[in-house]
Amino acid sequence: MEIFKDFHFEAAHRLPNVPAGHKCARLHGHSFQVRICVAGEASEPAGWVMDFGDLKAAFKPILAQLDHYYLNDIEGLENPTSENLARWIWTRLQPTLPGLSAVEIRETCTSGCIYRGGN
Ligand SMILES: Nc1nc2c(c(=O)[nH]1)N=C([C@H](O)[C@H](O)COP(=O)(O)OP(=O)(O)OP(=O)(O)O)CN2
Ligand SMILES: [Zn+2]
Repeated sequence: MEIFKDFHFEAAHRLPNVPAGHKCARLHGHSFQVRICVAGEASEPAGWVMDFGDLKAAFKPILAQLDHYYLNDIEGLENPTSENLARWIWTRLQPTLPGLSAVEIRETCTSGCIYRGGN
């Protein structure tokens, strides 16, 4: 079974490696949506994979590094695409959340990324 919890944060970014004239080379901001998914058994007596509260607590310090920051200034996010952001979160969250199964990023209402580890 897989559970998830949704978060959001506000941040600014620009994409330094896009072709000349690309709109995303300009400084702009998003209300980023993040979904953290955890897979496991919903075993008794708890009847859950893990407490949503514990999932929230695990992600809280990582979220605090992103909210209301300029992402390009953060070490490892110099090129803050959705893909790189999802991988960055996974790398920092996985050690404290071993059942982590996916990190989903929505940069806009229509654009995003799902990372399940690996490539
Ligand atoms: N594969 C990726 N492509 C793009 C990324 C990205 O992170 N990964 N990022 C951007 C920009 O940051 C941009 O802010 C979001 O792009 P886009 O979906 O084109 O934004 P719009 O709101 O303008 O989309 P419309 O649906 O066309 O209105 C670009 N590409
Ligand atoms: Zn953007």
